[in-house]
Amino acid sequence: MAKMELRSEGPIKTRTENGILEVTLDRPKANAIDLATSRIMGLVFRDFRDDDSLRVAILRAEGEKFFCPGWDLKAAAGGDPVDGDYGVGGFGGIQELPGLNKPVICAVNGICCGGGLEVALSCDIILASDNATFALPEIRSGTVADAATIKLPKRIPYHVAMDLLLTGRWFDAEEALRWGLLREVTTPGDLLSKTWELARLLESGPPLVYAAIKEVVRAAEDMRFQDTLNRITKRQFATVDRLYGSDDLHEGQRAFAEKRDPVWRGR
Ligand SMILES: CC(C)(COP(=O)([O-])OP(=O)(O)OC[C@H]1O[C@@H](n2cnc3c(N)ncnc32)[C@H](O)[C@@H]1OP(=O)(O)O)[C@@H](O)C(=O)NCCC(=O)NCCSC(=O)/C=C/C[N+](C)(C)C
Repeated sequence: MAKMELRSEGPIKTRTENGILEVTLDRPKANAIDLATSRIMGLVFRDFRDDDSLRVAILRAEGEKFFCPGWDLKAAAGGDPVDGDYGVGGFGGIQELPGLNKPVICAVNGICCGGGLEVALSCDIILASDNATFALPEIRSGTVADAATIKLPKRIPYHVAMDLLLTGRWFDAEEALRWGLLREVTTPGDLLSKTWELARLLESGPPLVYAAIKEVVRAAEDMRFQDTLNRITKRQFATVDRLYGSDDLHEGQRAFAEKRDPVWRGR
């Protein structure tokens, strides 16, 4: 799809620089996500997915104290049902968005808990400032940290994941880094510049290869190794087929032979 008008709506602000989209969650007091916010986030990430001019997204939040404490418990207490309509991307607009084959970076400042941590875990790379704190306190609000319950035991040691899920205890950025959840811990002042630095690096990378990586990684979660490999070599993933039939494939090889940097066109 060609370049489209990006929405900045209600608590969701967006800005772009070249192929990078920055999405800011700005919903005082704590950036909690209610159904309406989740639906807007879904439309923003859907537009990002479908806009050929955009290659990388950043998800961040406004304010020093909270990245996001997850589900808006006041809205829930007021009647938002737990199984309500979270929109096209599921909770936070990104957790279940189909076909999101572009890199998304999350920049976490302050408190990141419950569904807020689940949204961060839906991104591909996470940076956090040294004032970030994390928890899955859903046990106290009588809900299941649904996506984290599926993802965490696959990403960090089982016994650590179970400790976090069953106790809801808080952990800091250094511990999150130790478990491999974070790429980097920065000062609060450096978080955004470091995140943009990474986004610019990814923006200069090969978008068709990134798309293939993301589709294959997602599919491989439910597939056997040999079946996944066969599907890659037989070009049975749409993204791999597109990559192998693209000029970018030859551009990478030409650039190597000519001792220059490749110029990726995404076609
Ligand atoms: C310990 C927390 C995180 C921080 O405590 P504090 O004392 O430093 O700050 P305070 O509680 O005064 O918070 C400032 C204001 O922000 C409001 N707030 C905080 N969290 C939420 C929230 N989740 N929803 C709505 N509003 C929130 C808080 O009420 C204060 O406003 P007022 O000044 O009172 O007007 C502490 O805030 C805390 O424990 N928060 C709840 C964290 C939590 O339990 N998160 C998990 C929610 S369940 C979830 O995310 C499930 C997701 C799955 N699914 C999508 C399927 C439902």
